[in-house]
Amino acid sequence: MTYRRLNRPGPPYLYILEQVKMNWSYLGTALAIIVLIRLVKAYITKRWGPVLVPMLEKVFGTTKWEELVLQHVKKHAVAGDPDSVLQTFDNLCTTRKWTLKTSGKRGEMLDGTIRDTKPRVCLEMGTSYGYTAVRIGRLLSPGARLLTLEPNPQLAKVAEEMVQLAGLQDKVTVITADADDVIPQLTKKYDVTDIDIVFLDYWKDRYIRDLQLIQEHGLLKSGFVVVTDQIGDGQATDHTVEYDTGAEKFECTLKPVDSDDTSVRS
Ligand SMILES: C[S@@+](CC[C@H](N)C(=O)[O-])C[C@H]1O[C@@H](n2cnc3c(N)ncnc32)[C@H](O)[C@@H]1O
Repeated sequence: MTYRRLNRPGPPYLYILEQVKMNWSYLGTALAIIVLIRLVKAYITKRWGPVLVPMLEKVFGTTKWEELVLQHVKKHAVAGDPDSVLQTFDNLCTTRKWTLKTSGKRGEMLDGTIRDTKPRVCLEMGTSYGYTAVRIGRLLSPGARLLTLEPNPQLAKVAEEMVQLAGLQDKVTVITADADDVIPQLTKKYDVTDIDIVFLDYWKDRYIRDLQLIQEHGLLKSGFVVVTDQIGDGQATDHTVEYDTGAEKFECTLKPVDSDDTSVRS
């Protein structure tokens, strides 16, 4: 900050007034910059966070953000209590203003599907930090299991620790690989013959082709459930459609959750 000597005669308080005026302009600029940075950061986090974080990890190895998330959850959640792990994660997202698409109403819809379907085997594509893996795992009956796929090794490691923290390691297996590599191995390597629920939560352009791949390996039987988002026409009513996989046609009941969420039961 610079102080300018006034080139006019006058009592000392004029000098003080001039300094205060300059302070206000600096303060105003600083506040405007802070507000602008916060707005841009909030926008980028909300709109591009899920895309940018994996990209940054690819370029820089790791952003360490996932480590911070894990440390936070480990510090605040009760070990062995999946609900406490989920609640801690939810609270963190709220304070960081990070939208977690699979919490709230959508999370309840996922819970409802698990409770209604009582699956023996679930397959999740897109584990990320393991929030939904814990969410699904905590509702599985004894002997039931979830296989969850995450190609990003840093995220898969965090998810594995989240699952352990929740005490669900006997029910949830985090597989560090791409769906392409794992689906053909499901029977041989993971002893999967039927999948009751497929939860698609990764890149949307892969949904149909990976579903087809699962089907080609004979893992989808009548009555399987697909949980995913942003596939419907936004109509908030149950309706039946034909889903043509190319190899086979399924009659599906769509159960929309809100304007852009839909689960499919075939
Ligand atoms: C939206 S996040 C999953 C969020 C998670 N289901 C939850 O709500 O807790 C999508 C994840 O899919 C992973 N992913 C990307 N391509 C994949 C693939 N081919 N197979 C499996 N997972 C993939 C990404 O690394 C990312 O962590």
